[in-house]
Amino acid sequence: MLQRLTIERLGHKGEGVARMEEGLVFAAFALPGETVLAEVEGERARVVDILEPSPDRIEPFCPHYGVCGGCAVQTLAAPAYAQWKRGLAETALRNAGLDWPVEPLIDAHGAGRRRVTFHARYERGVAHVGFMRARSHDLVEIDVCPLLEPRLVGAPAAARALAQALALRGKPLDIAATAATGGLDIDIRGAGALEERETLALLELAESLDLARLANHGRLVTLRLPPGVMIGNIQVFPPPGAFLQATAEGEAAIARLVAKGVGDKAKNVADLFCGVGAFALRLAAQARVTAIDSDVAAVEALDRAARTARGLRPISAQARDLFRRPLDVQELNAFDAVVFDPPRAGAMAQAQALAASTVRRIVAVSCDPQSFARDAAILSKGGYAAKFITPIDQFRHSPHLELVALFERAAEAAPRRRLLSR
Ligand SMILES: C[S@@+](CC[C@H](N)C(=O)[O-])C[C@H]1O[C@@H](n2cnc3c(N)ncnc32)[C@H](O)[C@@H]1O
Repeated sequence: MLQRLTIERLGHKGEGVARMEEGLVFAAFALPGETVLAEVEGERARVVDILEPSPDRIEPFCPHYGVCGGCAVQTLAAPAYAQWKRGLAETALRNAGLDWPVEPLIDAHGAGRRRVTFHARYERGVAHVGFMRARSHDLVEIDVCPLLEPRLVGAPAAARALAQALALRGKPLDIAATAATGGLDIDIRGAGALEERETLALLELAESLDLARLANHGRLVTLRLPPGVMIGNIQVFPPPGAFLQATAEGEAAIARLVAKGVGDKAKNVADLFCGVGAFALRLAAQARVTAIDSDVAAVEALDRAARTARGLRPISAQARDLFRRPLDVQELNAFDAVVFDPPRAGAMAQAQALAASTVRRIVAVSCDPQSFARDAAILSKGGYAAKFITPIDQFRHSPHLELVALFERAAEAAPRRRLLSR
């Protein structure tokens, strides 16, 4: 059904939201203030024509924009875009009953994304590699993605060649590529156990593509050059597929805010959900750090880096499942400051223990405003208040947003919390 829609705002997935008698409809790639002609089906609207464009509309820079599901918002001018992204955090907090102010957005795109996951699908034995279309299982074939940092320019072609080598299986694959100091570091997911001839084909390709490392679901296929990643001035060698912040600039910006939150007086700090040590290795310049993550190989990589780096205070790197076994209040109270950076789901059990603790400074890092707001509400109920909440944009043009926040017990915090009713 063709409808004329007036777009009221951008939703939390970056789609234009319009109101019809039947309820809200979501129009991908439409901007606030625009009048569009759209084909409406249920709550989805496909824009057919833009009748009145927004004054904030700009030209997209990517040939795949509008088809590829990777970028939801590429045609909105920078100030309005920054306002929308910051608003994602404000809305999530408000929905959780918290009216805390949110700092201006920090742009941390830097040189671009340093890791990317391609999807591979097969059609009559030919591998197609790219990203998924928005809200669809269809693949959009990709040769270039302008959001990737220059070291990943060869990654789509490399992923395609590797997928083609596994074409006989015809199974959909995910191919994760990271820009490492030794070259491309690639982990193939979804292939299952490899046959000998497939391993041989992959080994040949690793040579011809000059890969640093190739792994199959975390298992080494070949290591040609050490795939290092710099954390500050310390080189770490993460295991295949380990978590890394999306951009080097994003990691540095988050780490700067973490250091600000921890403060320069803390001498004993916990870094929970530490990964390979993006914060622990920096914080250890001033404090003893207990770093915990459930990824055993990541913890081992952090431990190795900590042992070889010079001038650091001791880092105790420990493997522990913090969902099943969060640090209890007694364990938490041993620290001057606690940093926690959970996966998207948040860290409800750990936040509950923190809320009951006497830790002076709690620094929350999050990649999901909703779970952040839920964990923040738990801390708030325990008597903590936010001293700052800063949004960081390392997934430019997508609805993904990072947040760093400092919490202190309300009596110690600056009186910045306003009541919703005011
Ligand atoms: C968002 S990443 C943060 C990593 C690190 N702070 C960084 O900035 O690179 C979340 C981390 O949580 C870890 N993780 C996931 N589930 C976990 C669990 N149940 N217990 C402990 N760590 C977990 C992952 O291995 C990952 O390293």
